[in-house]
Amino acid sequence: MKIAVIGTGYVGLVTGTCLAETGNDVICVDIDAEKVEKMKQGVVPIYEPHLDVLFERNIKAGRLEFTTSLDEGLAHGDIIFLALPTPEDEDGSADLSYVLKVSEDIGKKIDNYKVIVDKSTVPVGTAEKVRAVIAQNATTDFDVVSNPEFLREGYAVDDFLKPERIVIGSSSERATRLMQKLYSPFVRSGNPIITMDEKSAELTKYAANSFLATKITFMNEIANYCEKVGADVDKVRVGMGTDSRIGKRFLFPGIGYGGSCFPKDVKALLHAGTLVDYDFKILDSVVEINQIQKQILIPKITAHFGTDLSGKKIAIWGLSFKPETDDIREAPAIDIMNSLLDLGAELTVFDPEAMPNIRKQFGDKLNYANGMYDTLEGADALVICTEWSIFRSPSFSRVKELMKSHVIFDGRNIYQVDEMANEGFKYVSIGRNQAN
Ligand SMILES: NC(=O)c1ccc[n+]([C@@H]2O[C@H](COP(=O)([O-])OP(=O)(O)OC[C@H]3O[C@@H](n4cnc5c(N)ncnc54)[C@H](O)[C@@H]3O)[C@@H](O)[C@H]2O)c1
Ligand SMILES: O=c1ccn([C@@H]2O[C@H](COP(=O)(O)OP(=O)(O)O[C@H]3O[C@H](CO)[C@@H](O)[C@H](O)[C@H]3O)[C@@H](O)[C@H]2O)c(=O)[nH]1
Repeated sequence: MKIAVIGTGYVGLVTGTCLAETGNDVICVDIDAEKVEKMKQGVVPIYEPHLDVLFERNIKAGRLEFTTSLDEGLAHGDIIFLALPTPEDEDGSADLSYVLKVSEDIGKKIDNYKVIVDKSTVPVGTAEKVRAVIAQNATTDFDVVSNPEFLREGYAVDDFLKPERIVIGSSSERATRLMQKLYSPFVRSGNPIITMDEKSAELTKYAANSFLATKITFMNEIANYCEKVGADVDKVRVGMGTDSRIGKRFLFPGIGYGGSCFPKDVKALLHAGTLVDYDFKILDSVVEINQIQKQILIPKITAHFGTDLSGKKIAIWGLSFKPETDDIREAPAIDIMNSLLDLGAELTVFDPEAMPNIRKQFGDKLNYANGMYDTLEGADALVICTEWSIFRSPSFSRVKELMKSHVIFDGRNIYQVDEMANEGFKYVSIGRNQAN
């Protein structure tokens, strides 16, 4: 099939590349000319495991092309995917201006039947708005489909190629059939394509993200309570998670959820509730608790060093909002580093992929190390913000040799408490230390 993907962020890039991988002819449109130029030369603009191989293969095969011209995209595609940003607006709502502006342009330009597929995360009622905006100018038939994307950064290619489910929201049988055909290669394992109306599809996305954010937040509260009473959250987590009604995943406590989705999507649903006089009390608490959780290591650090950290050298391992991505949007490391800098600490940081993005934001406020051990020279403490695999089994003798004092604050619980005691570290983690 002939596909156009408008917007080449995470979602657009992965959608375009994976649809090309199953034999479709794909053209990706982005207004960022520099990015488009790079992509034309075969450079993947983000770090995402396995994407580079598929990207190169499909460009070489002539199935994946890039342009800055919306006209070119619309002339090519029978199915037009919108993978545009829906960032958080000042009041917490989802900013729909990108989606609606492009929809308006689409209405002015299309001259034969097109299916417009919304892959961006958008509030209930957006498909209706998109349809109305296109219809203002369109001289031809078209359909609008809501097709929310559930991929996780770091696993995006696998999530797209082997999705647990695909949700298609549409009131048009013609468009639904076309979408089922397009996605049929991805569900050969038997995972379902779930069809529904547009509004339910739009809400499914917010409900899924808000539920997962709530699950993590609940566990963070249990972890904080564990510390008060001397219980071990790792044991509680396993004890709970083996109940199949609860499930083992997304029960890992830490320094709060971050990323480009959970924070903004929870707030957008909360805001959408207010528009229909519904108060999502649970989501209000989730937002508040997560903000506190992002700073949860700071009182632990000041309890050890005092509130004046001037002259203290602190090493930071992990800057991205989670492993296997260079994305630093809403990363807890940012909140932690800002607080430590405010308290006067000198920070030396390392992340396997996110250093360039952090450097753009922090400039010369930080020291940038070449490797994880380089952060530790003369350090008074190590703070772990992201659980990259390379941090999981370091040479502790080397760590001790380099550090001035042997103190680790672990925001992701990547080491065992008793092992760290045996290695001779003061080790502070989340929800696993004894009550005083
Ligand atoms: N990042 C994820 O993991 C993820 C997963 C599922 C859903 N989503 C949702 O998908 C949407 C896109 O997210 P993202 O992270 O891919 O976005 P992003 O912010 O990383 O990228 C958006 C891209 O759109 C381009 N763009 C902006 N205006 C444009 C225009 N008028 N024409 C063409 N291109 C334009 C930008 O230059 C940028 O390259 C959001 O609604 C997001 O909530 C994201
Ligand atoms: O047990 C857990 C699991 C995750 N997290 C944190 O939660 C955040 C989000 O993690 P994850 O969901 O793995 O990353 P995303 O790539 O943001 O993916 C989420 O957001 C996407 C965008 O909407 C959706 O498509 C995905 O289904 C949804 O998982 C990160 O900060 C993680 O550190 C925890 O603290 N504990």
